[in-house]
Amino acid sequence: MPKVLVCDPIDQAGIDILSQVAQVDIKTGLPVEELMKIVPEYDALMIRSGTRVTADIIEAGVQLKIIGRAGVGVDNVDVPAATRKGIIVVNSPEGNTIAAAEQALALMLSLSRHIPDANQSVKNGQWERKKFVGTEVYKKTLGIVGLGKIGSHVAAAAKAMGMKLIAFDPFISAERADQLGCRLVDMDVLMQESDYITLHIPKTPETANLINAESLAKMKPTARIINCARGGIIDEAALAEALKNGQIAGAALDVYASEPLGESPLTELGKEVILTPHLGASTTEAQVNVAVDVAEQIRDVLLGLPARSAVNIPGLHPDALEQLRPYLQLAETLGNLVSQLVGDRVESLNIHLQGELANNQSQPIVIAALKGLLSRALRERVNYVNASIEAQERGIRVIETRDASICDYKGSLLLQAKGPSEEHEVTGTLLGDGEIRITMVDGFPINVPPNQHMLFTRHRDMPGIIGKIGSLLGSFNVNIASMQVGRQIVRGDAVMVLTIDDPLPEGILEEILKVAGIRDANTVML
Ligand SMILES: NC(=O)C1=CN([C@@H]2O[C@H](COP(=O)(O)OP(=O)(O)OC[C@H]3O[C@@H](n4cnc5c(N)ncnc54)[C@H](O)[C@@H]3O)[C@@H](O)[C@H]2O)C=CC1
Ligand SMILES: O=C(O)C(=O)COP(=O)(O)O
Repeated sequence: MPKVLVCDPIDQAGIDILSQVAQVDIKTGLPVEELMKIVPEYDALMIRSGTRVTADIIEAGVQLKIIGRAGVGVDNVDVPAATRKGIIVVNSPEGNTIAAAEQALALMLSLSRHIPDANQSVKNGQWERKKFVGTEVYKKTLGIVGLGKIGSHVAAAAKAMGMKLIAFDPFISAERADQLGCRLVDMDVLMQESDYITLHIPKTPETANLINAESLAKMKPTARIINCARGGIIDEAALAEALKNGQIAGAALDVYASEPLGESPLTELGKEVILTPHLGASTTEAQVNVAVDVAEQIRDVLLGLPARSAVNIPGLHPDALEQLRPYLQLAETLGNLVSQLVGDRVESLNIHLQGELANNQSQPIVIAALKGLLSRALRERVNYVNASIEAQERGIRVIETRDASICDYKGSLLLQAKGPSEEHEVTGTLLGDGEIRITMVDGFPINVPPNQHMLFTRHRDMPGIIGKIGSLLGSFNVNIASMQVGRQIVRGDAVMVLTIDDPLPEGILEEILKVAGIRDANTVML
C-alpha cells in the first residue's frame, strides 16, 4: 500500500479519501531534520503553507510521486526541483477563492471602520465613539493588483458596494477587466489613484517587494493597503515606515515574509494596522474544498490516473485532457516506436500534427511523444512532468509542425526521429473506437495496431521473402499474430511489420538479416 505523509492540518474529508488507497500518516509541525529523515518512506506529501518542501527534501524523497498543496500558493514548494525528478505538484486552484476574497474584503472594511481596535476598546470597558470614526468605501477607488480568481471575486463584491475599480494585471485582457467593471491601469497609476489597494498576485521573483518604499511614496496619504496574497510582496520594513510617518493611512496584512510573524515593527503600530495570522483560506468550507480536491488528486495519481490541477504539467483543462487522452496514447506509442527504430540516441524529433489533430492544443501531444521517445532510456522515470526537461537536457531538438489539410484519416500524427546514423518516421491515427493504428512506416503505407512484441523489416519486394521470414520464425517457435507488407512500387523497397506473441529469441535477428533481400530488421517492444 502506498504511504502518504500529511504535514499540515488538513480537513478529515481529505484524510478519508486518502485512506481508501494509502496508509496515511499525519505528522504536522515536523522539524526539517525529522521530515528529511522520514520522507524517503513516502509516495506522497500533503501540505499547506506551513511546510517548506525544499530541493533537499525532494532529493531525499526517493519514492515521492506527488506533492499535494491543499491550497493555491505553491511558493513553499521547490517546483523546479520536483519537476526535474518527475514529481507531480498539484494544488487546489479554486477551493479557497471565496474564503481569500472574503478575508480581503473583511480586512478592507475592518480598516475603514477600525473594527478590531473598537472591539478591544469596548472589551476594555471603554466607550470611545469619537476615536473610531471611520470612512466609507462607497464611491472610493479600489485598486486590485492581480485580477485572477480571487481578485475577480473581490471586484464583483466591491462593485456591489459602489466602489470604483481599477486594476493592474498585465496578463488579463481589457475585455475581461471590462466585464468585471474594472479599468486596467499601470502600477504607478494604481498606486496614485487608489483609496484602497488589495493584492491578489502570486509570489514570484517579479512580484517580490513589488510594494516598496518607492511605490508606497506614490500612494495618497489617506490610502490603505491590504495583502491577503503572499508575504514578501510588500517590503514590511518600508510599509512600517510609511505608516509611522503618516505617508499612508493604513494597512491590513494576512501574510508575511516570514511566518509566524514574530518580532516586527508592524506589531508596534496602532489602529492603522490590522494583522491576521494567514487566515485567508481558513474557513470550514474552504478547508473541506481544498482537502477533498487535493486528496482526490493524490489518490488518482497513486492509482496511475492523471491529476486535474498539476502545476508542473502543461496547463490543460481536465475536459480537454479527457478529449486528448487517446491522442496522447497515440503520441506516446509512436514516440516509443520511432525511438526503437532509430535504435541509437535520438538527436531530433519532428512532430507533425495532421488533419483534425492540427487544430488541437499541441503541447501535451509533444510531451506525450517525448515521454514515449525517452521511455526506452528512462523507463518509468520519465513522465508527463519531466519529459520536456529530460529531452532538453539530452539536447534533443524538437520541431513541431501542423497541417490541417492532410486528411487521409480524421487526424494523424507523424513522428520523424533522427539519430547519429539512422532516421525513421512513423505515422499513426485513431480509429472511430479510439484504437491506435500505425498507418505508415518510413513512408510505406501499412495498417497495423501496435502490439507488445513486433518485428519491422526493410526489404526488397520479391517472391519468397515473406515465406522465408515466416518459416524462420516458425523454426524458432515464434508465433506470428499478424503480418503486413507496405510497398510503394512493385518489386521496389518494402517494409514488413509482424506482430508476434512472444519476444524474439536471442540470435534470430541475425538470421533474419542473413535472408537475401532483407536490408534491415528491428524488434520493437511496446
Ligand atoms: N491568504 C491566504 O490564505 C491565501 C492566499 N492566496 C494567494 O492569492 C494569490 C492569488 O490567488 P488566485 O487569485 O487564486 O490566483 P490566480 O492565478 O487566479 O490569479 C493571479 C493573478 O495575478 C496575475 N499576476 C501574475 N503576476 C502578476 C504581476 N507581476 N503583476 C500583476 N498581476 C500579476 C495573474 O495574471 C492572475 O490574473 C495566490 O497566488 C496565493 O498566493 C490564495 C489563497 C489563500
Ligand atoms: O492557498 C493559499 O495560497 C494559502 O495561502 C492558504 O494557506 P493555508 O493552506 O491556509 O496555509
